[in-house]
Amino acid sequence: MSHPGPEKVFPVSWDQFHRDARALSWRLAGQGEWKAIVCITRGGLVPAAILSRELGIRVIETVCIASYDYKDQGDLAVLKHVSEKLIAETGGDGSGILVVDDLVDTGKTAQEVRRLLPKCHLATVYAKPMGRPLVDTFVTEVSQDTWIYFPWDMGLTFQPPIGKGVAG
Ligand SMILES: O=P(O)(O)OC[C@H]1O[C@H](OP(=O)(O)OP(=O)(O)O)[C@H](O)[C@@H]1O
Ligand SMILES: Nc1nc2[nH]cnc2c(=O)[nH]1
Ligand SMILES: [Mg+2]
Repeated sequence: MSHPGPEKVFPVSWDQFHRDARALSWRLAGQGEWKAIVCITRGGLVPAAILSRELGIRVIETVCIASYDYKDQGDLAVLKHVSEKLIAETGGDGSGILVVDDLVDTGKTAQEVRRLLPKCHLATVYAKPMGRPLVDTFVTEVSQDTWIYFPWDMGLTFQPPIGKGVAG
């Protein structure tokens, strides 16, 4: 499904992402004792690295889920599950597991994770209103018609001088 326009954009720099992921760590610190982080690839990989460092959690697992091709949402595919060993070691229902993603949008990915790990703690850096109720902890809410550009999806490009674009 293409996101309907007019669309706002929210570009995030590496600095800002690092600050926001640290802010997420502050919110999570003291909320629980997690035995492992499960990151939802690929977007959850970078925040998981930052949370791992800040919270001292050294066991990192992945659940590999894909649903978007650039901005088009397709069928959700679980490409790799969380290891059965980790699930068994943490009570079988996800309790004791901190699941991390970069953002929640429609909530479809989060719903699938809740189905797999019903009692996990789900944390994202950014949240849009549709997915927000499915997340336990997040940092910044953006409107549903905003597209977030992450630093790993962007590069430095030349900007024409502002005056050149003004009529005259
Ligand atoms: O709430 P939803 O509507 O499900 O959207 C959120 C998901 O979409 C993006 O992943 P994507 O499927 O693009 O894969 P990627 O992480 O590999 O880029 C993002 O990283 C979240 O995991
Ligand atoms: N980069 C990016 N991926 C997404 N997947 C679902 N919503 C978004 C978004 O706003 N930005
Ligand atoms: Mg993702």
